[in-house]
Amino acid sequence: MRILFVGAGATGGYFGGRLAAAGRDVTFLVRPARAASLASRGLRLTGPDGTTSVRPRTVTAGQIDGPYDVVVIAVKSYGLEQAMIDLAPAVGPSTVVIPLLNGMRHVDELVGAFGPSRAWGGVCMIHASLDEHGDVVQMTGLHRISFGRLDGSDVPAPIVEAFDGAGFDAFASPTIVQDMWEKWVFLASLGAATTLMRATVGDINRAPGGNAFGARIAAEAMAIATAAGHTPRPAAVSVLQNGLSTDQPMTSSMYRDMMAGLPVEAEAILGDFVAEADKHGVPVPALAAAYTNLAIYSAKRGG
Ligand SMILES: NC(=O)C1=CN([C@@H]2O[C@H](COP(=O)(O)OP(=O)(O)OC[C@H]3O[C@@H](n4cnc5c(N)ncnc54)[C@H](OP(=O)(O)O)[C@@H]3O)[C@@H](O)[C@H]2O)C=CC1
Ligand SMILES: CC(C)(CO)C(=O)C(=O)O
Repeated sequence: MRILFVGAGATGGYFGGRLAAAGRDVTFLVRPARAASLASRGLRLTGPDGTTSVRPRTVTAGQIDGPYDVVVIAVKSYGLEQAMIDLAPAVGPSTVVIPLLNGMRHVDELVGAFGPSRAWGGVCMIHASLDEHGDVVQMTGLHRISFGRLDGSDVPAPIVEAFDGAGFDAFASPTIVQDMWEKWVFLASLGAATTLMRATVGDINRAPGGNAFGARIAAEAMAIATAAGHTPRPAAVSVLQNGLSTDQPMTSSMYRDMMAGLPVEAEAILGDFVAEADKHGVPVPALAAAYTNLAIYSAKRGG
């Protein structure tokens, strides 16, 4: 099973690196600077389980030698357009394309480019970043991927086996669209709270009014999903409520990017979410303020 990871950043580097370390046939599509860094230093994953190091196989745009069985897309939303051009030669008639991006807009883009039988859904849950050396730092023990066809039909066993037993949790899901919506609700809430307050969830909850603020954000996010026909299931509601009321220093990737002065996925994560609220007439003042805050941040940094 030939697997191509598009991007060797925090998520692609982590899950692709684990698969490579488990002996799977993994190649990374990367840009030249990342290719050079991976060639000289290798791909290192550090986290609660220690450090793993692999020498990954890489290709850059123009070097793809034919179709892969599975293409996993692990770029930020603002990199997707170019990535789709670069990865196109890797997609043959029976290739499966699995995105790990947050938000939902990429689903339409991938279906538009590759059609509904090849463009699948995907969700990853992990707290990870790249450090100054380009090593992947996993901050908690959470590392889970789920994937599935958008119409919920069966996932062939070889695809399940491709991700199974590689040192992270992997699941084929018959409800991947709903899963992605629930992840969006969680991440939009977490991203909104942490970037607006410029604080971890624990810090927010220790501040006066912090608990009520988190609860308001969560209620707004659930109202959007419900209006859009994706009412979060009870398990997702409790993950959201527990997540936003924790005293732990939990953050979102968008918060970490903002603190590092990097671009943020404001449009794909909060812009589209607030637009859904507007479409359905759902009042979301806290989420709208968080989106405005991110838009100001993006404008000031020039994108
Ligand atoms: N980090 C996290 O904890 C989590 C992130 N997510 C989501 O996963 C998605 C990916 O995020 P994350 O992995 O953190 O992002 P990163 O910025 O860490 O990694 C993205 C990588 O994509 C690479 N890239 C961009 N364009 C191309 C291209 N055309 N060809 C090859 N490589 C390319 C970048 O490479 P270069 O070095 O060349 O810039 C970069 O290394 C996002 O939507 C995010 O919201 C989901 C769950 C958790
Ligand atoms: C939900 C969470 C926090 C973990 O996967 C995430 O997706 C992110 O930080 O981008």
